[in-house]
Amino acid sequence: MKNFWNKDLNFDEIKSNFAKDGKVRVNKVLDFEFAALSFQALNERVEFDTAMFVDGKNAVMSKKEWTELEDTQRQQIYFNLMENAAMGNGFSYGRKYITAEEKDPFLLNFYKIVNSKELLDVVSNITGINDINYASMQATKYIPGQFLTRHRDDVQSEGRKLAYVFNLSPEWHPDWGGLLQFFKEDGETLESWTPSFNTLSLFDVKHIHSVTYLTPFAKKPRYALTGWFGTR
Ligand SMILES: O=C(O)CCC(=O)C(=O)O
Ligand SMILES: [Fe+2]
Repeated sequence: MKNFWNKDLNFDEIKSNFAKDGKVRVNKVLDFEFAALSFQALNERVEFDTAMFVDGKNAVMSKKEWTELEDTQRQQIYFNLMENAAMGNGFSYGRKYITAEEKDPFLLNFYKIVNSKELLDVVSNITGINDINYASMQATKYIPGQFLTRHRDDVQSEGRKLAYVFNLSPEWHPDWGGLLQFFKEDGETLESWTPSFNTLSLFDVKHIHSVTYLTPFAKKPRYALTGWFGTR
C-alpha cells in the first residue's frame, strides 16, 4: 500500500474517534499525489451513468439513453423523481461501478488496494469489526439538482458492515451542498460533513444519512470513490 495513505495518519486517533459512535472523518487521508490522480481519473476518464429512483424502483440510464429520450419523457422522469423526493424517497446521481474487471489501470489499482488483506486489516483494526473480507466500489458524481435522501446502508444480502467515502473534488465550498448529513431516527440532524478534497468518511451502516441537494450554484461536480466493507 505504498503511496496510498498519507504517511502522517495517526491510526490510533482514528480508531478512538470511531469508537465513540461508529463513525469517523479523516482529513488528508490519501497520499496527496494519489488523491490528485484519483480526482483526475474521475474527472477526465470515467463515463457516469445516472442512477435514479423512479416509479418506486431503482433505474440506471446511460448518457446515450438519457439524450435519446423525448423532452416529455425526461420531464416525466424529473417530475416523478421530485414527487418521491418530496416525501423523502429516492436519489439521483452519476455512478460507475468499479470491479475487478475495471479497464482503467489506475482505478483498478485503487479497487485492488481497497480489497487487499492489508487494507481490510487496517479497517478491521480501526473499527473493531473483524470479519470484513471484501469492499465494493463505485465512482460517484453529483451535479446541481442531484441528491440522495435519508437512508441506511445495511443491505443484509451483501453482508455490508461499513460505508466508506473518499471525497475527491478539490476546493469544495460547503454552501454548494452535497454534505454528508447524519440524522437521528426522528429526523433531527446529528452531524454534517463537507465533502472536502481528500477526506474519508467511514461509518457503521446502522447510521441514518443523506447527501444533501447540490445547489444550482455548485461550480463543480462532487466526486467520490465510495462503497461498503462487508462479509461474504
Ligand atoms: O457520498 C456520500 O457521502 C454518501 C453516499 C451514500 O450514502 C450512498 O451511496 O449510500
Ligand atoms: Fe448511504
